[in-house]
Amino acid sequence: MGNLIWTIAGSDAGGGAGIQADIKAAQSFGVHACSVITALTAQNSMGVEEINGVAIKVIESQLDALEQDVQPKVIKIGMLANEQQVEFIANTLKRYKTTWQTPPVVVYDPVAVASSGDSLTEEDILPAIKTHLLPQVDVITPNTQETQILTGVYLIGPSAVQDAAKAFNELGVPTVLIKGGHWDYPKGYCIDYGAHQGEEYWLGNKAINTPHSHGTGCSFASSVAANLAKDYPLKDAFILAKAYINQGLKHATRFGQGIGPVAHCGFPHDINDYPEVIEADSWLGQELDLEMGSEQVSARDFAKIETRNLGIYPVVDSVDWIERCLKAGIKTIQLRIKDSSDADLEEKIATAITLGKKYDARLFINDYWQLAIKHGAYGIHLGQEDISVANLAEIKQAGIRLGVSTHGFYEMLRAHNYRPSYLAFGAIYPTTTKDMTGQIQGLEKLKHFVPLMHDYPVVAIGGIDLNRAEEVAKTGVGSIAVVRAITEAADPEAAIVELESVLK
Ligand SMILES: Cc1ncc(COP(=O)(O)OP(=O)(O)O)c(N)n1
Ligand SMILES: Cc1nc(C(=O)O)sc1CCOP(=O)(O)O
Ligand SMILES: [Mg+2]
Repeated sequence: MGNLIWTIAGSDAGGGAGIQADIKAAQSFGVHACSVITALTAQNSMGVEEINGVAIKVIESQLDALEQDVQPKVIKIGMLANEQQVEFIANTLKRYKTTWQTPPVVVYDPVAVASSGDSLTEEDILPAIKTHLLPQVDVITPNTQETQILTGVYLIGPSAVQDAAKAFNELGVPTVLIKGGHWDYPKGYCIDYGAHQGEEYWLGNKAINTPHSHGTGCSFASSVAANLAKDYPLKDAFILAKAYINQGLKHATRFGQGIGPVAHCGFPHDINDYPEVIEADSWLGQELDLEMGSEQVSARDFAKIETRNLGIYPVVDSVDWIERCLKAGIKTIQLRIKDSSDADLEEKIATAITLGKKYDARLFINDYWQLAIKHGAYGIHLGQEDISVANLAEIKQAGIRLGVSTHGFYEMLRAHNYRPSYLAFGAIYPTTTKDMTGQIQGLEKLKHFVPLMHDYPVVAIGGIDLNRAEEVAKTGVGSIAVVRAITEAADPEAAIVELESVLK
């Protein structure tokens, strides 16, 4: 079931953490949270005064009531008060995973210590967590202290963080998001680390200086859970959770005499709240000693395009189509030849570039950046994999514009590192032109993307036709790239006129 999670966690009387934070964070991302309460904590902004663990049969009745009605895609686990609860929840999760038609994804925030420093468990439950619970967990979101307690790995540097993630894998957790809020490495920065399906993600930003951080752990994990429930990929859920916490810390205020709660301010719309995706060639990447791809020659700040509105942007595979579209008045166009064995490839690229100049149009060459430079193209379009291997410095030096494909928030921030000339975002809808399985963004993401990336010309691509062009244009995007809407139209010239009229 989409847009719904369960949170199994403790109640915080102070309203800043636990169930209360979970519900607010999920709500901020438009996700409904059902709550199963494991403990009633008597706490306020100064500390935890009492923990009252809920009886197993009471937890069970809450779970039963929910199970009969709504089975979520994602279950977030927070505070568990005692060993009995850990074992019961672990067994229950095991049953869900083996009997539900769609096994739930379990996100676990190993709450052991409140931000006040007080313990949140009635006894030592670590052995039970390791033996019973972790093998049922899909995503764990520990802070540095929790990481050290659970794995025994002391986080003295980036490679120790990677070792700790591997230790979690060995304990049965496939995906690990380690929050570096208390790490202070490099000094004054907050670095988070993610390991998921063989990929690694390092996110970083300057530490936000506020004492009011109560509930950040719960809110982070619930943000991850909520965005996973929306079918966002893990790396995008990670980005959004981090941006959400940064936004919340910037707006956090005191509500008592001690540590105030992180604020809950809805979807993070300010790009300044987003972390940097740390790449090996950046300052933070070097501080963390990240390994650089051997072929990558990096550069940033590519030649600007004179307008943010590139208009209807046909992506076509032949010189004939280039000429036909240019004759019909198209001003931005791409040659995308996917047959690399094409004997006439260079000639086609050269002819397309000449045509672009003749019609005073912005002609981009897809993939073949060396040939594009050689023949003086207006621009080059590269995918995320290409920017890891292309010689970006050469493209920049040639003064050629660079467009970059992005599919989601992580790739958006990765492309943003290079300050390209435009950003493409897709696939907005399913398409038959290219296999985009698992990469369909939908309109909601585009609506967030356009204002976040307002400094760039933004191009929407994927499955867009005349019927859908209007709702796409309403997001404020300045350009719509299409293949079939033109190449498979009964009357391509008429299709161009109609599509152009939607964007105007
Ligand atoms: C405008 C625009 N956006 C995205 C793409 C896709 O580029 P890429 O990721 O390099 O994939 P291929 O097109 O090479 O399959 C594009 N071509 N144009
Ligand atoms: C080539 C391409 N790139 C995409 C991306 O999202 O990166 S979607 C896509 C195919 C666009 O074709 P159509 O307009 O026929 O759906
Ligand atoms: Mg490409």
